[in-house]
Amino acid sequence: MASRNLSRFSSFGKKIIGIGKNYSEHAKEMGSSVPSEPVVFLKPTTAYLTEGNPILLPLNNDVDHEVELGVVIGKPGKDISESSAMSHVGGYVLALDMSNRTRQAQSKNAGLPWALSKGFDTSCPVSKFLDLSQVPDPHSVQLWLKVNGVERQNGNTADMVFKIPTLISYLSCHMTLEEGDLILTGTPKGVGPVKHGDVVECGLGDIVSMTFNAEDRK
Ligand SMILES: O=C(O)/C=C/C(=O)CC(=O)C(=O)O
Ligand SMILES: [Mg+2]
Repeated sequence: MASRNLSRFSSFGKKIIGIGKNYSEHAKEMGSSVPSEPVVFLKPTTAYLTEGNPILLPLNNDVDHEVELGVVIGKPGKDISESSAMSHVGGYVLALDMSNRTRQAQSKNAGLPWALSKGFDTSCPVSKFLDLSQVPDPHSVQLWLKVNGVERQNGNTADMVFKIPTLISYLSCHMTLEEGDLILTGTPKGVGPVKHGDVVECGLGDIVSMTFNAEDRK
């Protein structure tokens, strides 16, 4: 399973909490409005994938890339205030929120949860763990992504609708945040399809980059 590859990390690997529509230009390209409170979904730990392993595309083969800043919780908490929220951050990762669009559109139209479109195996490729000193200002880093060498996404975390303290405070009012939890903070505009044989390369400024091959699952 994908999650087995995480054994070399001790810093994260617990629940994955996704935030949707957190960049207004991305909400617009999806035909959605900008939410008035964070849109939240979950991915199982079997979604984690580390470099050297392929993204396995689900059978309907309609998967989009979404490059995102991942926030790793370092100190557990519940009902965390915005003013103390950043003290709960233990580090960061670069992450991909691979999304099965046909299934997601079906769920959206039917008012149903996004679990299957967001939570398939290998749907959360992650970089190595970045400690706090490597990302001194998480609200001012460039997120970029190329497919087969062609740029698809290039945005800045300054454009998040809900900033990290707001996300941590909001989430912790609904679910206890545990050490090792990962919050995917949303994607900038430019999402698009990934097909069998594609090479996906993405980065967080020049702090870290990662590359994954995509393959149809058997
Ligand atoms: O349909 C939409 O408006 C948004 C779809 C998403 O997949 C949301 C995200 O995961 C994101 O914005 O990062
Ligand atoms: Mg996303």
